[in-house]
Amino acid sequence: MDKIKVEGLNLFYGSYQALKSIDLTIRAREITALIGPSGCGKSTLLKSINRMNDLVEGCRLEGTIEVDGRNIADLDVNGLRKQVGMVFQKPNLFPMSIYDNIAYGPRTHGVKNKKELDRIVERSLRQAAIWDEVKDNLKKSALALSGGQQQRLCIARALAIEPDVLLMDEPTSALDPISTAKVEQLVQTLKKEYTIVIVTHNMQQALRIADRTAFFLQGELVECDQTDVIFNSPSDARTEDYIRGRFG
Ligand SMILES: Nc1ncnc2c1ncn2[C@@H]1O[C@H](COP(=O)(O)OP(=O)(O)OP(=O)(O)O)[C@@H](O)[C@H]1O
Repeated sequence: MDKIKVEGLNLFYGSYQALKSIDLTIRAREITALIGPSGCGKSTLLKSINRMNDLVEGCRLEGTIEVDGRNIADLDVNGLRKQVGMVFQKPNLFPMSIYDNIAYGPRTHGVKNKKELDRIVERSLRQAAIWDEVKDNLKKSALALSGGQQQRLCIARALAIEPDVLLMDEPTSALDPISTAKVEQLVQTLKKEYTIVIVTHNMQQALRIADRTAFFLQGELVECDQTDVIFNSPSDARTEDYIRGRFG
């Protein structure tokens, strides 16, 4: 099933065109990786899906992005961001307790009942595979956790508002190999329930976890296909050159 449909997307930062005529369909409950050299527009596309670029002065967009068949430009932005959660490159927890970090989103969406909040916090931490590590320390500062734990806590925080799409912008680039493996394993578990779009610099990561991979170059989508097709028999010579490390 198609979850996100990008059609004829052109995006400009002032006079600079960062995305050119992008047509891309993202399927529900799959992991789609966005790959390509630095500056090719991967993060720009990711941020467009939950309208983070609304906040960027001088940013202008043509074309449409639909989530579940609805043009996101017509949606209430808070409602959109509840449906489409985001996890960033560096863990960006609030300087508060583990519990309060997870409860923050639900509270801002009006959940006040303590039992209900407890339930959401436990569920989110379990889903993010970090419950066992933090369950006895929920009142402790989230910032005292390791970088890898903080990133899984960020994922739990995103899950707490019950999105159905998760956008991840290089979520493991600041992590050590063991934490990276844990996050990758987690992402693969989450795809049973969530549609996941992940920007990665790491081609091996795309190969390990993504169902489909989209290759971008200089603001263009060169091709998008099943990950094994992109890595083993891409249809465009530029993809082949990138995958083989002929440029980066
Ligand atoms: N807020 C902004 N204002 C102006 N130009 C921007 C802005 N954000 C990004 N750009 C430019 O748009 C282009 C695409 O940037 P983007 O961050 O989407 O690329 P990327 O593929 O994610 O790169 P990286 O892998 O280095 O993060 C780059 O040339 C970048 O300099």
